[in-house]
Amino acid sequence: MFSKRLQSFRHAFNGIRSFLRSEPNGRIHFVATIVVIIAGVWFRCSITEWAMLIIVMAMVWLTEMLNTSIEKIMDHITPEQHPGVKRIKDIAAGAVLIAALSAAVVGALIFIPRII
Ligand SMILES: Nc1ncnc2c1ncn2[C@@H]1O[C@H](COP(=O)(O)OP(=O)(O)OP(=O)(O)O)[C@@H](O)[C@H]1O
Repeated sequence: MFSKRLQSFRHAFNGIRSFLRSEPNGRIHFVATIVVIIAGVWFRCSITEWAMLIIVMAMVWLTEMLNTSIEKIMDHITPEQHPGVKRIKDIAAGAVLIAALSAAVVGALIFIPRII
């Protein structure tokens, strides 16, 4: 039972490692996350601000990883061009955009007043 759980964690960590290694967006998110953490420490963000930053950063990671999974599924089952595939991929990309815009707004609300 416990070794089965451990195995599931191993699969999940392998998934994160694979995302970071093979997806350019993964590396961009990694660098952006490090920059936000440094800025948060530098500007002494409050607990509430940290909570908001963590939530929006997690939203970006989650949507990007799920978007990548959806792209891989679609490429696997339908390698040729198809309007249905276009719609599915565009909707998944839209989810990433919503998360990224939310993160940009929260980051601006927290950091811009401190910078100016
Ligand atoms: N099989 C397909 N049929 C029709 N349109 C497609 C197909 N594959 C991709 N597209 C179109 O190209 C866009 C980009 O898809 P692609 O799979 O290349 O993602 P990507 O460029 O790797 O995106 P990301 O930057 O999010 O990783 C899709 O949003 C869709 O509009």
